[in-house]
Amino acid sequence: MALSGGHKDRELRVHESLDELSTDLADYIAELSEASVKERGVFTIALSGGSLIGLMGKLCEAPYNKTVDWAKWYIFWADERVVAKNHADSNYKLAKDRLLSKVPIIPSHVHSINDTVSAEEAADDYEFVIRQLVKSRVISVSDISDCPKFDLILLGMGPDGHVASLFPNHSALEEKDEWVTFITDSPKPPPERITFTLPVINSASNVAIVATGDSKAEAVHLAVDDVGSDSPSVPAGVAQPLKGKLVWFLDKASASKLEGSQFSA
Ligand SMILES: O=C(O)[C@H](O)[C@@H](O)[C@H](O)[C@H](O)COP(=O)(O)O
Repeated sequence: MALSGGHKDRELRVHESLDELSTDLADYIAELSEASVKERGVFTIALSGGSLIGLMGKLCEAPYNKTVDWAKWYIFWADERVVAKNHADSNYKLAKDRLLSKVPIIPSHVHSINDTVSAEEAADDYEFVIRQLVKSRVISVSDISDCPKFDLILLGMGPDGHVASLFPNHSALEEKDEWVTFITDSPKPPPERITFTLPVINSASNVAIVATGDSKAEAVHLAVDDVGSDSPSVPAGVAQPLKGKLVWFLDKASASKLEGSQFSA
């Protein structure tokens, strides 16, 4: 790792290469899984789409494929496109093809969205599923809100600074009551999506944001550096668990505009 820094509950991990980043990401996820299984007997993890899934690929290889307690994993999506599960745009399909089909996860622990209904109904259905699992204590409850407390929420970040399907200046960012909301006007296609809301993201025990490449450098800077405004200007900047820990996984390119970074252009 080229650089690792941060304060109490936020850590920046800047990597020399994508290979190094993916090894560190696999180590990080495996360690959190082990700790959660030890403490609670399960590991609840929410995925997103994009390059994140490919960067998790080392989990399918030795030693992780044998050492991780896959039967204890419960899988969710922090956001999903409202398309059929076999559609090329489906985040579920991406994760299934690249990750979930390669490790012994229990199929009934994989909680994908209902893709046969409208975005609004899919969001409601997904929140209902999560509520049932909170009731049965598979998912913990936050002690500072009534929100679910996922063991880990993994997020990618777009060049515009969006995380999950929370896009800049979109009203979904303001949603405070629902756990899962929907949008029908995503600026990035496809337009219809469901997404965890900020209160849910910020109630997690751990949140990781994985952002690589030059195109993310400006948004990383706006989200991470104190840019002199009271409110962060990109959604990624407000993803900060209140009692949990945030880790940024970056490469040299995405970290290049960070203030004080040795990688600054
Ligand atoms: O639903 C989506 O459109 C994607 O899941 C999206 O939110 C993705 O996570 C980011 O855009 C980062 O994607 P990359 O890592 O591929 O750039």
